[in-house]
Amino acid sequence: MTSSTNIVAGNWKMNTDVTSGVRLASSVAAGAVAVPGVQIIVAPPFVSLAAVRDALAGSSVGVAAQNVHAEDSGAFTGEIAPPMLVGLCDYVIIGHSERRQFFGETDESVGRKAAAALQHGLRPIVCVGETLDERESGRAVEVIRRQVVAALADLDPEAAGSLAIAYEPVWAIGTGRAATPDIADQIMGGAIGSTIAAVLGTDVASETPLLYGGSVNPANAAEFAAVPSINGALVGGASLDAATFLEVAAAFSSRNQ
Ligand SMILES: O=C(CO)COP(=O)(O)O
Repeated sequence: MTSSTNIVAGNWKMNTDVTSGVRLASSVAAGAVAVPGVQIIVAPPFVSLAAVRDALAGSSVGVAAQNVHAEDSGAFTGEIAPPMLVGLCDYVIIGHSERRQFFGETDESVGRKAAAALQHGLRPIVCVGETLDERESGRAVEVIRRQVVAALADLDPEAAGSLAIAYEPVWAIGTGRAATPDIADQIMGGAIGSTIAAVLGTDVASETPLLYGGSVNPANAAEFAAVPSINGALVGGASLDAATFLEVAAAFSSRNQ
Protein backbone atom coordinates (compact mmCIF):
# COMPACT_ATOMS: atom_id res chain seq x y z
CA MET A 1 0.00 0.00 0.00
CA THR A 2 1.22 3.48 -0.65
CA SER A 3 0.02 5.92 1.96
CA SER A 4 2.04 9.11 1.61
CA THR A 5 1.85 9.83 5.35
CA ASN A 6 4.98 8.87 7.22
CA ILE A 7 4.45 8.43 10.94
CA VAL A 8 7.07 7.70 13.56
CA ALA A 9 5.52 7.25 16.99
CA GLY A 10 7.29 6.72 20.28
CA ASN A 11 5.46 4.48 22.73
CA TRP A 12 6.94 5.36 26.09
CA LYS A 13 5.01 2.52 27.76
CA MET A 14 5.18 2.72 31.58
CA ASN A 15 8.27 4.93 31.59
CA THR A 16 8.90 8.58 32.48
CA ASP A 17 7.15 10.75 35.07
CA VAL A 18 5.63 14.15 34.36
CA THR A 19 8.91 16.03 34.72
CA SER A 20 11.04 13.69 32.65
CA GLY A 21 8.24 13.27 30.13
CA VAL A 22 8.03 17.00 29.52
CA ARG A 23 11.80 17.14 29.16
CA LEU A 24 11.82 14.28 26.66
CA ALA A 25 8.91 15.72 24.66
CA SER A 26 10.56 19.15 24.55
CA SER A 27 13.79 17.65 23.25
CA VAL A 28 11.87 15.72 20.59
CA ALA A 29 10.07 18.90 19.53
CA ALA A 30 13.31 20.86 19.33
CA GLY A 31 14.85 18.23 17.04
CA ALA A 32 11.71 17.58 14.99
CA VAL A 33 12.11 20.82 13.06
CA ALA A 34 15.08 19.21 11.31
CA VAL A 35 13.03 16.13 10.33
CA PRO A 36 10.51 17.22 7.68
CA GLY A 37 8.03 14.91 6.01
CA VAL A 38 7.33 12.76 9.04
CA GLN A 39 4.51 13.05 11.54
CA ILE A 40 6.36 12.47 14.78
CA ILE A 41 4.20 11.38 17.71
CA VAL A 42 4.96 10.70 21.36
CA ALA A 43 2.78 8.50 23.56
CA PRO A 44 3.39 9.27 27.23
CA PRO A 45 1.55 7.69 30.15
CA PHE A 46 -1.92 9.13 30.83
CA VAL A 47 -0.76 11.22 33.80
CA SER A 48 1.62 13.20 31.59
CA LEU A 49 -0.68 13.83 28.64
CA ALA A 50 -1.70 17.35 29.66
CA ALA A 51 1.81 18.48 30.53
CA VAL A 52 3.28 16.96 27.36
CA ARG A 53 0.52 18.53 25.26
CA ASP A 54 1.38 21.92 26.75
CA ALA A 55 5.11 21.38 26.24
CA LEU A 56 4.46 20.55 22.57
CA ALA A 57 2.13 23.49 21.88
CA GLY A 58 3.20 25.14 18.64
CA SER A 59 5.37 22.21 17.57
CA SER A 60 4.61 19.66 14.86
CA VAL A 61 4.91 16.72 17.25
CA GLY A 62 1.63 14.92 17.93
CA VAL A 63 0.50 13.30 21.15
CA ALA A 64 -0.99 9.83 21.58
CA ALA A 65 -2.52 8.03 24.54
CA GLN A 66 -1.47 4.42 25.05
CA ASN A 67 -4.96 3.01 25.60
CA VAL A 68 -8.60 4.00 25.88
CA HIS A 69 -11.83 2.39 27.08
CA ALA A 70 -14.65 1.72 24.60
CA GLU A 71 -17.43 3.28 26.70
CA ASP A 72 -18.02 7.01 27.08
CA SER A 73 -18.43 6.87 30.88
CA GLY A 74 -19.48 4.53 33.63
CA ALA A 75 -18.44 2.28 36.51
CA PHE A 76 -15.07 1.22 35.12
CA THR A 77 -12.64 2.06 37.91
CA GLY A 78 -9.23 3.11 36.68
CA GLU A 79 -10.23 3.42 33.03
CA ILE A 80 -10.10 6.44 30.70
CA ALA A 81 -12.96 7.14 28.28
CA PRO A 82 -12.56 8.54 24.75
CA PRO A 83 -14.23 11.92 25.52
CA MET A 84 -11.73 12.44 28.35
CA LEU A 85 -8.89 12.30 25.84
CA VAL A 86 -10.36 14.87 23.49
CA GLY A 87 -8.17 17.96 23.69
CA LEU A 88 -5.34 16.03 25.36
CA CYS A 89 -4.17 14.01 22.39
CA ASP A 90 -4.94 13.41 18.72
CA TYR A 91 -3.98 9.75 18.52
CA VAL A 92 -4.50 6.67 20.65
CA ILE A 93 -2.62 3.39 20.55
CA ILE A 94 -5.09 0.51 20.71
CA GLY A 95 -4.57 -3.21 21.18
CA HIS A 96 -0.86 -3.19 21.92
CA SER A 97 0.28 -6.78 22.45
CA GLU A 98 1.22 -5.96 26.04
CA ARG A 99 -2.40 -5.00 26.66
CA ARG A 100 -3.60 -8.15 24.92
CA GLN A 101 -1.13 -10.29 26.89
CA PHE A 102 -1.32 -8.73 30.37
CA PHE A 103 -4.67 -6.94 30.50
CA GLY A 104 -7.03 -9.31 28.76
CA GLU A 105 -7.70 -7.29 25.64
CA THR A 106 -9.28 -9.29 22.86
CA ASP A 107 -9.76 -8.84 19.13
CA GLU A 108 -13.32 -7.87 19.90
CA SER A 109 -12.47 -5.23 22.54
CA VAL A 110 -9.83 -3.77 20.22
CA GLY A 111 -12.49 -3.33 17.52
CA ARG A 112 -14.84 -1.61 19.95
CA LYS A 113 -12.11 0.70 21.22
CA ALA A 114 -11.04 1.67 17.70
CA ALA A 115 -14.62 2.51 16.74
CA ALA A 116 -15.15 4.51 19.94
CA ALA A 117 -11.94 6.47 19.44
CA LEU A 118 -12.88 7.39 15.87
CA GLN A 119 -16.33 8.48 16.97
CA HIS A 120 -14.65 11.06 19.19
CA GLY A 121 -12.22 12.25 16.53
CA LEU A 122 -9.22 10.42 18.00
CA ARG A 123 -6.98 8.69 15.47
CA PRO A 124 -6.42 5.04 16.41
CA ILE A 125 -3.06 3.39 15.93
CA VAL A 126 -4.21 -0.22 16.11
CA CYS A 127 -1.54 -2.80 16.91
CA VAL A 128 -1.55 -6.31 15.52
CA GLY A 129 1.10 -9.01 15.67
CA GLU A 130 1.64 -12.72 15.98
CA THR A 131 3.50 -14.54 18.75
CA LEU A 132 6.59 -16.63 18.08
CA ASP A 133 4.56 -19.80 18.49
CA GLU A 134 2.01 -18.56 15.95
CA ARG A 135 4.76 -17.70 13.47
CA GLU A 136 6.64 -20.98 13.94
CA SER A 137 3.47 -22.97 13.44
CA GLY A 138 2.79 -21.17 10.16
CA ARG A 139 -0.20 -19.22 11.41
CA ALA A 140 1.16 -15.66 11.26
CA VAL A 141 -0.90 -14.53 8.25
CA GLU A 142 -4.07 -16.13 9.58
CA VAL A 143 -3.61 -14.45 12.99
CA ILE A 144 -2.91 -11.04 11.47
CA ARG A 145 -5.91 -11.25 9.16
CA ARG A 146 -8.14 -12.21 12.09
CA GLN A 147 -6.83 -9.32 14.21
CA VAL A 148 -7.24 -6.78 11.42
CA VAL A 149 -10.76 -7.95 10.51
CA ALA A 150 -11.78 -7.64 14.17
CA ALA A 151 -10.14 -4.22 14.53
CA LEU A 152 -12.04 -2.89 11.53
CA ALA A 153 -15.34 -4.65 12.21
CA ASP A 154 -17.15 -1.76 13.89
CA LEU A 155 -15.54 1.15 12.06
CA ASP A 156 -17.49 3.76 10.19
CA PRO A 157 -15.88 3.54 6.71
CA GLU A 158 -16.22 7.32 6.37
CA ALA A 159 -14.01 7.89 9.41
CA ALA A 160 -11.65 5.00 8.74
CA GLY A 161 -9.30 7.25 6.81
CA SER A 162 -7.89 8.47 10.15
CA LEU A 163 -6.76 5.00 11.13
CA ALA A 164 -3.19 3.70 11.23
CA ILE A 165 -2.19 0.09 11.80
CA ALA A 166 1.03 -1.01 13.46
CA TYR A 167 2.43 -4.45 12.76
CA GLU A 168 4.31 -5.43 15.89
CA PRO A 169 5.32 -9.09 15.93
CA VAL A 170 5.30 -10.05 19.60
CA TRP A 171 8.62 -11.88 19.25
CA ALA A 172 10.30 -8.67 18.05
CA ILE A 173 9.12 -6.37 20.85
CA GLY A 174 11.84 -5.48 23.31
CA THR A 175 13.96 -8.42 22.20
CA GLY A 176 16.50 -6.67 19.99
CA ARG A 177 15.38 -9.13 17.30
CA ALA A 178 13.51 -7.01 14.77
CA ALA A 179 11.60 -8.64 11.94
CA THR A 180 13.41 -8.62 8.63
CA PRO A 181 12.11 -6.04 6.14
CA ASP A 182 10.94 -9.00 4.01
CA ILE A 183 8.83 -10.45 6.80
CA ALA A 184 7.41 -7.02 7.59
CA ASP A 185 6.58 -6.47 3.91
CA GLN A 186 4.88 -9.87 3.55
CA ILE A 187 2.61 -9.06 6.47
CA MET A 188 2.12 -5.33 5.85
CA GLY A 189 2.04 -5.03 2.07
CA GLY A 190 0.44 -8.48 1.89
CA ALA A 191 -1.88 -9.60 4.67
CA ILE A 192 -2.70 -6.26 6.28
CA GLY A 193 -3.11 -4.27 3.07
CA SER A 194 -5.32 -6.89 1.42
CA THR A 195 -7.43 -7.31 4.55
CA ILE A 196 -8.09 -3.58 4.85
CA ALA A 197 -8.97 -3.52 1.15
CA ALA A 198 -11.37 -6.45 1.55
CA VAL A 199 -13.14 -4.92 4.57
CA LEU A 200 -13.09 -1.18 3.86
CA GLY A 201 -12.16 -0.91 0.20
CA THR A 202 -9.04 -0.15 -1.74
CA ASP A 203 -9.22 3.62 -1.16
CA VAL A 204 -9.06 3.25 2.60
CA ALA A 205 -6.37 0.58 2.22
CA SER A 206 -4.18 2.87 0.16
CA GLU A 207 -4.60 5.75 2.62
CA THR A 208 -4.01 3.82 5.83
CA PRO A 209 -0.47 4.31 7.15
CA LEU A 210 1.13 1.02 8.15
CA LEU A 211 3.81 1.21 10.83
CA TYR A 212 6.34 -1.44 11.73
CA GLY A 213 7.18 -1.92 15.41
CA GLY A 214 9.50 -4.26 17.28
CA SER A 215 13.11 -3.43 18.14
CA VAL A 216 13.30 -0.51 15.70
CA ASN A 217 16.46 1.52 16.27
CA PRO A 218 18.69 3.92 14.33
CA ALA A 219 20.72 1.01 12.94
CA ASN A 220 17.79 -0.77 11.28
CA ALA A 221 15.28 2.05 10.63
CA ALA A 222 16.54 2.81 7.12
CA GLU A 223 15.98 -0.81 6.04
CA PHE A 224 12.33 -0.54 7.03
CA ALA A 225 11.97 2.93 5.53
CA ALA A 226 13.16 1.51 2.20
CA VAL A 227 10.15 -0.84 1.98
CA PRO A 228 7.27 0.84 0.11
CA SER A 229 4.56 -0.85 2.19
CA ILE A 230 6.02 0.51 5.44
CA ASN A 231 4.92 4.08 6.18
CA GLY A 232 6.60 4.51 9.51
CA ALA A 233 7.52 3.00 12.83
CA LEU A 234 6.14 2.45 16.30
CA VAL A 235 9.16 2.67 18.53
CA GLY A 236 9.43 1.50 22.14
CA GLY A 237 12.79 1.50 23.91
CA ALA A 238 14.52 3.67 21.33
CA SER A 239 11.92 6.42 21.81
CA LEU A 240 13.03 7.13 25.39
CA ASP A 241 16.05 9.10 24.21
CA ALA A 242 15.23 12.10 22.02
CA ALA A 243 18.33 11.94 19.82
CA THR A 244 17.92 8.21 19.21
CA PHE A 245 14.21 8.56 18.45
CA LEU A 246 14.85 11.44 16.06
CA GLU A 247 17.42 9.34 14.21
CA VAL A 248 14.72 6.75 13.60
CA ALA A 249 12.33 9.48 12.44
CA ALA A 250 15.00 10.88 10.12
CA ALA A 251 15.22 7.52 8.34
CA PHE A 252 11.59 7.99 7.23
CA SER A 253 11.99 11.68 6.47
CA SER A 254 12.95 11.43 2.84
CA ARG A 255 10.36 8.80 1.80
CA ASN A 256 7.86 9.84 -0.87
CA GLN A 257 9.47 13.22 -1.33
O1 LIG B 1 6.15 -2.32 21.53
C1 LIG B 1 6.77 -1.54 20.85
C2 LIG B 1 6.21 -0.23 20.47
O2 LIG B 1 4.85 -0.18 20.72
C3 LIG B 1 8.15 -1.84 20.40
O3 LIG B 1 8.97 -1.86 21.50
P1 LIG B 1 10.57 -1.93 21.27
O4 LIG B 1 10.88 -0.88 20.24
O5 LIG B 1 11.14 -1.62 22.62
O6 LIG B 1 10.85 -3.30 20.78
